[in-house]
Parts: sequence; C-alpha cells; structure tokens
Amino acid sequence: MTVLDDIIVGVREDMEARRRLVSLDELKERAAATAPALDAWAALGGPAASRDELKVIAEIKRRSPSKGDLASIVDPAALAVQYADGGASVISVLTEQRRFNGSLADLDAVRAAVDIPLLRKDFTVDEYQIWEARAHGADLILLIVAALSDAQLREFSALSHELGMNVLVETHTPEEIERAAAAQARIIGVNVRNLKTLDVDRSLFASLAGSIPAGAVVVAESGVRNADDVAHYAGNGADAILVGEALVSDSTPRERISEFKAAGAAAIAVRT
Ligand SMILES: O=C(O)c1ccccc1NCC(=O)[C@H](O)[C@H](O)COP(=O)(O)O
Repeated sequence: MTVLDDIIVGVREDMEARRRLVSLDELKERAAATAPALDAWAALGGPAASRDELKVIAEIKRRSPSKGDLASIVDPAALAVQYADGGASVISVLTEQRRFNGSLADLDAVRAAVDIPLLRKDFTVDEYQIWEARAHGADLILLIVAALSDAQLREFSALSHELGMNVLVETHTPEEIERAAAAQARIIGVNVRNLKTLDVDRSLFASLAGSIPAGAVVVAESGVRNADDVAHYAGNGADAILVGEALVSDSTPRERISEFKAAGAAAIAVRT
C-alpha cells in the first residue's frame, strides 16, 4: 500500500464518522445558507493575458507525513491574516486530521478571519466532502488525479462548479496531466512531491509544466524553501506556487510571502 492509499483509508473512516453526525441533507442546507464562493480562478490570475505576477497559495499545515510536526499553529486565523497581509491570493487550509492535524474547525476559523479565497486542502474521494467544503466556506477544492478515476474527476469537478467553487487538479506525471486536461481542468497543479513515496523532485515542475494546456492556471506545488526555488518555478511557467512548510516554520510569514512574490515577479518579467 502506498502512503497515499494509506492516507485515503483514514480519510474515508473519518468522513464516515462525520457523516453519522451530519447527514448529506443537513450539509446541503448549510451550504445553501453559506455566502457564495469567491472566484479563486480570478484570484489566481484568471485569463492568461492578465497573469503578470506570481500568485501565492499559502498553506496552513501543522504536521505532514514527510516531515512530522511542523508548527503548532494554535491560532490559524491569526496566521491567515498574516498570509493575506503579505499578499497571498488564496489560503490553503489542510483539513485532514490523522496525518496533518487539521480540521474543518480550522477552515471555519480562517473563513471568519479573511476575505480572500480559501482552498479546502484534503483528499477528496466522495461528494460528501465537496458539500462539506462549501458548507464551511471553501471556494476551491483539491482533486488529486492519482486518487481518482476519470469519472470521479469529471463528476467531482462538475459538482464543485455547480456549487460555485473552483477546482485545483493536482498532477505528478504526463499521463495525469492528460487526464486533468481531459477533465477540462482550469487550474492544474504539478506536485513535485510524489504522494506514493514522499520524494520531492523540484526539477519535475520544469519537465511537466510545458504540457499543461494553454489557458489553464499553472500551480507549482511543494518544495519551496527560498526565493531561488520560487524563481525556478516562475521561470519555468508557474502562475502560482503552493507553499506550506516554508511559511508555517517561518517567524515572519508575511515578509516571506512578499519576498516570494518579488522573486516570482522578477522571473516572470524575464520569461515574458
Ligand atoms: O506534505 C506531505 O508530506 C504530504 C504527504 C502526503 C500527501 C500530501 C502531502 N502534502 C500535501 C502537499 O502537497 C503540500 O502540503 C503542499 O504542496 C505544500 O508543500 P510544502 O511547501 O513542501 O510544505
């Protein structure tokens, strides 16, 4: 069993426990009473012609399978405010509990604190989680191609769009990019972390980004340590970066985001 398979076993068990407490019908009522989703596609640059700066998706993650404990984050809302002040375009809230020590309560707290789009970062394997995301104020959800069939990719994307949300479709191989494109994904991420082995290969982004269909927002996910990594991703076609560890373990995340945006803008200016 791969790391990803193992995570998904736990995700399903935890979801079934929540479903026993909150039915799908109740979730639908809550979603209907939630403020409309913000436009994460536009926040990440929207049409290709207007993507003149690097966008940052700043992640709130306490722990990870690859690194163990990263940061206690007792007040995720306060961290989210720092991220937004630093110029993050989207905040990613890891809600998976067993491996990442996240929760939907984190998403609620962040939703109440900032007015920029939120990504519910989890391992989506059931439509129940998509209704949950919307009911808790998410604007964007993650679909990991390696974890889903083509039919699930299409159906989960369609449901997310019906609920007004956008979808970040995560890939790691050329075949997965083809599958994301076939599902008409408008925001496509290349995760340089292999979720089956946890290996990080930053050079993977440059080798895959060129095969992402023109028009899609291109997100470089994982492995950002410093401004050089940001420049590398931006110089090789990233419209946005998704950063977790480097921000949660920094004492000045607001300044770090500003620095990353400046490095990205400089690399994009050379690229275009
Ligand atoms: O982070 C992990 O160890 C991990 C393990 C298994 C599945 C997913 C995992 N992380 C999710 C992510 O992709 C990252 O949280 C995200 O891209 C940010 O990465 P980083 O900046 O390297 O923290």
